[in-house]
Amino acid sequence: MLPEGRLTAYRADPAILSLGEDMFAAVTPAAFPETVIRFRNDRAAAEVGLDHLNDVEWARHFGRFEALPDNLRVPLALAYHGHQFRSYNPDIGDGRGFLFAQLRDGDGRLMDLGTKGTGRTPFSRTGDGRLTLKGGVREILATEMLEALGVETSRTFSIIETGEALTRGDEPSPTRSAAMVRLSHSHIRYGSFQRLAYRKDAVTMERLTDYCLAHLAGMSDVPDRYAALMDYAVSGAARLAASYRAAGFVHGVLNTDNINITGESFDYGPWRFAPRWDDGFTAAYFDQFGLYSFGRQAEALQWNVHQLALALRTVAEADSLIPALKSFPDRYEAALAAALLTRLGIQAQDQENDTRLARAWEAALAASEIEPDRAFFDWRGGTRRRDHAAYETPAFHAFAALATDYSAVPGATDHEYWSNDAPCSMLIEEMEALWAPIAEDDDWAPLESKIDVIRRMGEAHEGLRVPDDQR
Ligand SMILES: Nc1ncnc2c1ncn2[C@@H]1O[C@H](COP(=O)(O)OP(=O)(O)OP(=O)(O)O)[C@@H](O)[C@H]1O
Repeated sequence: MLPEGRLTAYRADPAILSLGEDMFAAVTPAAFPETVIRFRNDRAAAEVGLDHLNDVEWARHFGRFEALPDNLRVPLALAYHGHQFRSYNPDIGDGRGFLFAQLRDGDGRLMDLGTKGTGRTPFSRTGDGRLTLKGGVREILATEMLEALGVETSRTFSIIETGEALTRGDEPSPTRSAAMVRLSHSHIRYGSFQRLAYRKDAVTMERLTDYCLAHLAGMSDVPDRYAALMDYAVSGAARLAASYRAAGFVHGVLNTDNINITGESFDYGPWRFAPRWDDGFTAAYFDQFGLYSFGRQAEALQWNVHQLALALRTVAEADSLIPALKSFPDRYEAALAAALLTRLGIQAQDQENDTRLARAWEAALAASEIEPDRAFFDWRGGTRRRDHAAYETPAFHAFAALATDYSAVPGATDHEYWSNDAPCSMLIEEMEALWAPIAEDDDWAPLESKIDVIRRMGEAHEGLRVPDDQR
């Protein structure tokens, strides 16, 4: 029998074409000197019926971009604008990537295969259209970790080394190049709507709204399409902010062009996992004011949904949009309590008590110097399972006292992972230690074994996703 969600054959569905040519530009992929497969995600490929491709076919499609059967005949660079660190930028769009193909997954969801590092496009400005190999490896590690921790994320589908020498300010240069393909539940960004508002294009805005409702939100015949879209976007954004926090993850660049209308996380540039539960912790060296710090990610997402609402005002009355906007804080709080309790393997009860317990947990973490993955690992099931001096604090005792009214999720610690000495984590030093053997000796074995460990952690956390009723 096939594993759940797996497809025997792939189902092409280039639905994007219904949006009309004003939303994208046809582009020619770069012709690379070489295409060496460094990572193929057969688990993700199985979900969309593409795991049968042999390596030659894989490189042809995901390194040379020969079209998949019945799919987009030419790659399309998507057009969008965005607020970057709160300044509006009308000069962006896919500058080093494109939409390569669209297809349905085993659950019938519309999925995109989009690229990064595949050549210049009309939106490249002064950029070279390329991605560094290290940037590609960082995308693998972020997506694998987040998937394992229950965050809805794009999947890194393929990394192919392309044999070019790149110059970058933030990496020792020359540095190696890669073409990445990611599998995601759409590439419709808040900035896609902002661009249409900027151009006062009500007709395409209406069409894009209907596309999102039909293909992404699974809604048809709604009484007020803009209210429905706003509600869908706000629930996704609140869930995203909550799941980042519960994972201890700092995305680093929560600009409106990096927020998917589905709330699925994507675009892993300067991300980091927080080494402490420290709200001031910042990932990007260029985020001098901490706009996207660990403690301000929910605020950033809320600011972004406001920008989406402002864009939708081109076609919608404010009254249609306000109720959803106002619901963000409550939805965030509920999603955060649910995500924290799930990661702790504690059975949720009612929202008021769950929120109190979640706050006690955060207060204990924040008052300590403990590494968050370690603390979640040790307190799985709600009771402390390992000795650690950091847990001898009033705040952890207060949490433990509240947790006695709760029970562990059945099977919370059954997986062999929970008997390990240490949790699987991905702090910056660990990421660098995985990159070093690749850079120095072209040794990919440590990365490959780490991916196995991360996937085993994912099995151990099965069921981590915030339930649908929190959406
Ligand atoms: N080397 C480059 N060449 C051309 N354009 C680039 C390059 N690097 C970034 N850009 C463009 O600058 C903008 C902001 O970049 P950002 O890093 O947020 O996106 P990205 O990582 O390239 O792509 P995505 O958001 O799809 O993950 C995008 O429009 C992107 O296409």
